[in-house]
Amino acid sequence: MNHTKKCWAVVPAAGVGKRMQADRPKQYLPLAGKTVIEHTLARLLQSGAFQAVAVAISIEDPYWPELDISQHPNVITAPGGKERADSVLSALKALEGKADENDWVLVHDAARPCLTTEDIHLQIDSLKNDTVGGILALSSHDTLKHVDGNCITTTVDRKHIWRALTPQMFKYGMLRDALQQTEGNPAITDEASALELLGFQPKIVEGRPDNIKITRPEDLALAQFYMEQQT
Ligand SMILES: Nc1ccn([C@@H]2O[C@H](COP(=O)(O)OP(=O)(O)OP(=O)(O)O)[C@@H](O)[C@H]2O)c(=O)n1
Ligand SMILES: C[C@](O)(CO)[C@H](O)COP(=O)(O)O
Repeated sequence: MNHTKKCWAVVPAAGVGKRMQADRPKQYLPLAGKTVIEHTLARLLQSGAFQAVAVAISIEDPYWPELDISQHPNVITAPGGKERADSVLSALKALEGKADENDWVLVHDAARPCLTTEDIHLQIDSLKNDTVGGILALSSHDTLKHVDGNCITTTVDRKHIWRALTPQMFKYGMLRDALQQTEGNPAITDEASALELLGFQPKIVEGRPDNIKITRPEDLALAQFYMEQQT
């Protein structure tokens, strides 16, 4: 029996980036001399932490085959799905026969290009002996309000509210089964929510605040700034 758990990366990269209002999906926008996705994949591959990276790409994506990294020997391409969770499940299925049930999988958004090797190894070292796994997350430095419409209903205790980042690190078999059992549930916007729905309590590991998700137009300049600060 293989007692040494390996680590695999899964990158959902099949979104259209509606909120970015760009002429192409945001993972293909230019950033610091490369595309967003090339930065993200380079960060994962250069960390040395992963056996391979399975990337979910939309079947209608004309950009991916143009990138040299699409031919990288440690990059496996899988067809994207309707929702992010479907894309992640598709990429997990592409690792069938390669990943063992208890290997770790770190799921990381293509739209988060500022991830550091430091945070990858912090997460793996923090969770490698855990029974469930967990996510990188950020605490809030602001007062938090619960709002209904545009009215405040209450002030929320900020120590109980954290912002989920990626990577999200779970065991291959457990994550695959959780996503299969919750398939089609619109509440599943990250991997942890699928595990939570099945009664598990994923851990959090405080990550770096520069691990932003490029979501709206103004995020691209912020990502560029953070990348310049990281070099
Ligand atoms: N069906 C989908 C939807 C999203 N994603 C990926 O999931 C990550 C995080 O999702 P999000 O920021 O919501 O990306 P989009 O869905 O592209 O953005 P939008 O909601 O603005 O369209 C992105 O890397 C995106 O490419 C995916 O692989 N498959
Ligand atoms: C998974 C995620 O990055 C955690 O914050 C996020 O939920 C994905 O982006 P979306 O806007 O929710 O699709």
